[in-house]
Amino acid sequence: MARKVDVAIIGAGSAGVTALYTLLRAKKSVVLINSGPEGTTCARVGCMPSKALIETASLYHNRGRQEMFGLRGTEHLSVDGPAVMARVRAIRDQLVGGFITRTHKHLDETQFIDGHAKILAPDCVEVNGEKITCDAILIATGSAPILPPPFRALGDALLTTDTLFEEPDLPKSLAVVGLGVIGCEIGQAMGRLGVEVHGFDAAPVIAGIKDPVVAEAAAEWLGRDMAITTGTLVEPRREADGSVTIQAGEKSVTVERVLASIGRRPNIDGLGLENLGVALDDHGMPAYDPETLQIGDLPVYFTGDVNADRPLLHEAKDEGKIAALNIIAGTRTAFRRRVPLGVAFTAPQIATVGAGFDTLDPEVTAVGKASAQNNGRSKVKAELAGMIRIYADKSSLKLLGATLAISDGEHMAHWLALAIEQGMTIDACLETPFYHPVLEETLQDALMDCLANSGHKLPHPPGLTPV
Ligand SMILES: Cc1cc2nc3c(=O)[nH]c(=O)nc-3n(C[C@H](O)[C@H](O)[C@H](O)COP(=O)(O)OP(=O)(O)OC[C@H]3O[C@@H](n4cnc5c(N)ncnc54)[C@H](O)[C@@H]3O)c2cc1C
Ligand SMILES: NC(=O)c1ccc[n+]([C@@H]2O[C@H](COP(=O)([O-])OP(=O)(O)OC[C@H]3O[C@@H](n4cnc5c(N)ncnc54)[C@H](O)[C@@H]3O)[C@@H](O)[C@H]2O)c1
Repeated sequence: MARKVDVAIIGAGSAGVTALYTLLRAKKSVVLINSGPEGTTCARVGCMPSKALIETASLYHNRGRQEMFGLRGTEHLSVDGPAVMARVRAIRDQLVGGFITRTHKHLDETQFIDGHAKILAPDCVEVNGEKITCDAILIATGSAPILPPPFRALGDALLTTDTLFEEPDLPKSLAVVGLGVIGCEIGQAMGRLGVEVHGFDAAPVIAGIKDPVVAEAAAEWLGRDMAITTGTLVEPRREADGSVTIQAGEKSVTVERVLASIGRRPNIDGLGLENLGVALDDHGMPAYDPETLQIGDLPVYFTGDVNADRPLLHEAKDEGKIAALNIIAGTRTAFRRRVPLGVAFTAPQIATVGAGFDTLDPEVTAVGKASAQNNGRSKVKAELAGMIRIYADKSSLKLLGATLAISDGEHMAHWLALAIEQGMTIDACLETPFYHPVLEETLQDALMDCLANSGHKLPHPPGLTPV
C-alpha cells in the first residue's frame, strides 16, 4: 500500500525547508524529497560562496588605493589562488553543513528521501520507485544555469556557478558570457583578483539595470575591473589547443575558461507537471497565483526559484512560508508581497528598490539624482564612484522606487525599502536626521533633488516643522 502523508515537499532548498519548519510546527506529516547535493543553492553554489570570493577580491583591490593614503608596501601583496579558493570552500562547507544538520534534526530517516521526485497526480508523487499519496504537494525545486549547446561543447573550459567554486585555482583569463547579476559579481571579483576578464552581454546594459542613467555609470565603473562588451549575442568556440575564442562583432578574444552566466531555468525536467491536468505554457510551466503560490485550484504550490518570478533568497523563503500557511489553514489566502528589493554585490553595489524605472510614467514621476562626488565621507574614503536616482509620484510626493550604484548601497536600499513599505512621501523621508559625515547624505541629496524636481513648494524646510 502507498505511503500517505499530509504534504510532500519536493526540493530541500531555502523555499522547501522554510516550508518544512512551518508545516512541522503545525504537526503536519511530511516527506522532504531532494535530488542532488543538499545544502541549498544559496549556501552551496550561490549567495554565499560568491560573496566570499567578492570579499577577498575587495581586500586585494584595496591595495591599489592605499598609496594615495600614504600607506606603503602594498605592492608586496599577492594572490595565492589555491588559498583563495580553499577559503571560499571552507566558508561554504561550514554554512552547508550547518544547514543540513539543522534540517535533519527535525526529520527521521523515513521523512527525508534522496531521489528525483515525479508528480503522478495532484495527490501522488513517485520517488525511487515508491508512490507516496498526499493531501498537498509543495514544489520547491529551484533552478539551474542555462547552457545552450555551444556552451556545453566547451567541455572542461566551461564554468558555471555550479562548478566555479570547486576550481583548485583561479584561471589566468576568463570570458564571462552574460553580465546579469551573476556575471557582474563574479566577473568583477575575478578581475580584481588579477584574472584577465572579458565580459559580454547581449543586452545594451549590465546587471539588468532599468534606469539608463545609472546603467551607463555602472558600466563605466565595472569596466575598470573587466573589459565589457554589450549589445552582442556571443557564442564561444573551443580551439584545438583547448582555449576558447569569443567573437563579438569586430572584437575577438581568446581565453582559458568561460563562465556561462546567461540566466537560470526552472528545474522542471522529469517533474511530471503534465500530470497535474492543468495547461502548461510553451516552456512547460503552469500558471500559478503569486500571492497564494497555488497552481489553479489544485492542492499544489509552486515556490522559490522554480516559478522564476522573484528568484532571490528572501523571496524563496517567503514563498515556502506562504504555501505552508495556506496548506495548514486549508484556505487560499493571498499574501501581500514585500517591496521589491535587489542588491548586486559589485563595487559600487547596484541596488533596486520598489518600482523599476521602466515601469514609471515620466509625465507623473519626479526623479531626483545625487552623486557620491559631492559627499564628504566618500571623498575621505576615496570612493567617488556612486550615484542614486530616486522616483516619486509628482503630485502626492509618494516615494515609488530607486536605483542605486553606490558604496554601502545595501544599507541605503534597505532604508528606502522601509520608507516605501510605510507609504512615505519624500518630504516625510527628509524629516529624519542625516548625520554628518555619512554616505547617506548622498541619499538625502537625491531626496532633496527629487523634491525640487517635483515642483512642490513646502511651507517649511523638511525636518524643520514649527511645533
Ligand atoms: C551564483 C548565485 C548567487 C546568488 N546570490 C544571491 C544573493 O546574493 N542574494 C539573493 O537573495 N539571492 C541570490 N541568489 C539566488 C538564491 O540563491 C535563490 O533565489 C535561492 O537559493 C532559491 O532557493 P530555492 O529553494 O528556490 O531553490 P534551491 O535552493 O535550488 O533548492 C531546490 C532543491 O530542489 C532539488 N530538486 C530539483 N528538482 C528536484 C526533483 N524533481 N526532485 C527532488 N528534488 C529536486 C534541487 O536539487 C535543490 O536541492 C544567487 C544565486 C546564484 C546562482
Ligand atoms: N546579489 C544577488 O541578489 C544575486 C546574485 C547572483 C544571482 N542572483 C540571482 O540569480 C539569477 C540568475 O542570475 P544570472 O546573472 O545568471 O541571470 P540574469 O537573467 O540576471 O542575466 C543573464 C544575462 O545574460 C544575458 N545573455 C543571455 N544570453 C546571452 C548570450 N548568448 N550572450 C550574451 N549575453 C547573454 C542577458 O542579456 C542577461 O543580461 C538572478 O535573476 C538573481 O535572481 C542574485
